[in-house]
Amino acid sequence: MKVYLDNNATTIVDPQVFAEMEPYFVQRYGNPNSLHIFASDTHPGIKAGMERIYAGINSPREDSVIITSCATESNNWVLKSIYFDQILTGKKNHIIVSEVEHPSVIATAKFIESMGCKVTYLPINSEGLIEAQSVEENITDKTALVSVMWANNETGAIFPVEEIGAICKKHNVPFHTDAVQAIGKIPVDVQSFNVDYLTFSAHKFHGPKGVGALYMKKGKELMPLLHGGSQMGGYRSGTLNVPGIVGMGKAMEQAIDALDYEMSEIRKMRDAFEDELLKIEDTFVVTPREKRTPNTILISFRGIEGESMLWDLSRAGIGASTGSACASEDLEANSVMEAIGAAEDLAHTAIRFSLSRYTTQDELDYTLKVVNAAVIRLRGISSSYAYAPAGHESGLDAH
Ligand SMILES: Cc1ncc(COP(=O)(O)O)c(CN[C@@H](CS)C(=O)O)c1O
Repeated sequence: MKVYLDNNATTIVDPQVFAEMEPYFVQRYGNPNSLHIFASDTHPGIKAGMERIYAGINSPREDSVIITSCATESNNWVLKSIYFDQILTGKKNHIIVSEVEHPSVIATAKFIESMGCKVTYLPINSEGLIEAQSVEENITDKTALVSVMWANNETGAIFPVEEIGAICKKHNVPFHTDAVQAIGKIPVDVQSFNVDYLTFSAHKFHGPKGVGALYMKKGKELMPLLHGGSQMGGYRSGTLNVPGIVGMGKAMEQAIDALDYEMSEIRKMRDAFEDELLKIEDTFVVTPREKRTPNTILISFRGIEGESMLWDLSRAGIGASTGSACASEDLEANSVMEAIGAAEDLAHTAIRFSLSRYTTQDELDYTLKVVNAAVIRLRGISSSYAYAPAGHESGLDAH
């Protein structure tokens, strides 16, 4: 049996998405900017795709949705554009990000920090959450941007985007939110909260890899980073990824259609699976489930190195992760567990299970059996693990 439970890393392309994309590889393959029938054959697909993307985030047509290659590019673009336009010119000198943003935000913040920008890294609390008030406490009249993700990719923690958006509006500071882990999991509506920039990737909600987007509210600034043929209204040059736009549009439409299922049935399956996992001794989940996206569990198994657990799971045909895929290669502790101050022997033992609408109960039942066997085997050979006496201080409260 093969079980895929790493959907926060990437997802399977929905068959209907693939079917809609295929003609734009082999029949309607013209360059949309050419002046002939092969180009105009692509235009209806592009238009429909863009319409679906706008509708998926409830964006008014007067705002901009710019197609990029992925969320990493989109996140880099927002921060570097602010740097060029506001920091380099001396108008402002500071940005605010959370300390648990995706590396594409953190690394970019550190890059512009090395170029002279002041950066505040907002701490998370013991539940892995950002407190909106910490944003207001750090905003100054020189703050050029606040960038806080809608939902965290490792814990699933949902951050207070509405409150942060209101604080940014009050102080007239642009607000960017990385919505990669929110779209398709919880409602994302750019008109309900004060969001100026929003970024996402298609491959997180059953669309293709290699295509993402950057939403920008009308009246906001964005400095082009790619110059050339002036596609995307001059914001991002380069021949349009027609199959990608078509695929992301269809995936977005399906994600919205499946949102109720995700937020009810997937949540129920996740909660029941988590309840069973927490019956295993010395296990800990950081963020309370009502404050998380419905598909994610980050759970620590004291005494078991995360990579060892992954190995046992993978041998049984199960795909999970120790946190974000980007950080999976190293044996470092889970960054979010470290950020909440988890004890050392917990920070290295986190496993992330992330479900999707394709996950079945049989798959979770099978996974639970494999996890139980792995815990017994790995704790049995652990030189450091001894079943803790009752009341042992864990550094985390079992949820
Ligand atoms: C919140 C968030 N923001 C940006 C990205 C980057 O998406 P790309 O399409 O790969 O550029 C990701 C991708 N997180 C994967 C791979 S590191 C994970 O395993 O958690 C993300 O979760």
